[in-house]
Amino acid sequence: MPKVIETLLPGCLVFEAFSAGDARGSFCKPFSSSWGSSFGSFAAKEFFYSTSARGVLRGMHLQTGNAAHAKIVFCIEGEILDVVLDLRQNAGFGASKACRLSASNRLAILVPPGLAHGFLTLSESATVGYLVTTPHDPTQDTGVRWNSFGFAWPPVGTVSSRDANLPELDDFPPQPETHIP
Ligand SMILES: Cc1cn([C@H]2C[C@H](O)[C@@H](COP(=O)(O)OP(=O)(O)O[C@H]3O[C@H](C)C(=O)[C@H](O)[C@H]3O)O2)c(=O)[nH]c1=O
Repeated sequence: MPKVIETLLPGCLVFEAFSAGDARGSFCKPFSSSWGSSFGSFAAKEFFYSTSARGVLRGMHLQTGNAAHAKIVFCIEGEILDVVLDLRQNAGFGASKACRLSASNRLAILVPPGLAHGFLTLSESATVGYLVTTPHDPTQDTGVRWNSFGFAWPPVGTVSSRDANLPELDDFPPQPETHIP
């Protein structure tokens, strides 16, 4: 069972991935279905990863409707400032929190449905891996513009045109609370 370091927002856990090292190098396991109750019924349906240069910001993204999913996010190489934004229809709507994920700290984050997720690349390059609990649905893949919810980002470099044109927080509909599919 991994050690939970911090709860950033309700249901959003930062935890230590299992890791081991020896003369050959290192080994890291950011998820196991044997971890059970702390992680609900996290049944990964897709794995993907991205590589970004320093200053690249990706996000804030989430899938909605019946494609809403939970994510486990971890940094395979480099370091990122990982940010979550609560879009659930509750008192926490609009709350955002951050944590540093890196290949060296081996922290991972469980992002429940209803939270938008994004990150800023802090190292020369960063490779970020994702496990998600529903397949990608481009018709339900949306998000909130990175500079519309009052988060104090460090200096930002490259943002995609899609991300630069995401809706502002004030224009985003609160999401129903759902369990991890
Ligand atoms: C996410 C995804 C994307 N794509 C396609 C769509 C585009 O043609 C291309 C790049 O997609 P996008 O620009 O959305 O990639 P990122 O900006 O890295 O998005 C991710 O980064 C943020 C921080 C997240 O939290 C999300 O999980 C995820 O949206 O891959 C797929 O084919 N399948 C997928 O699951």
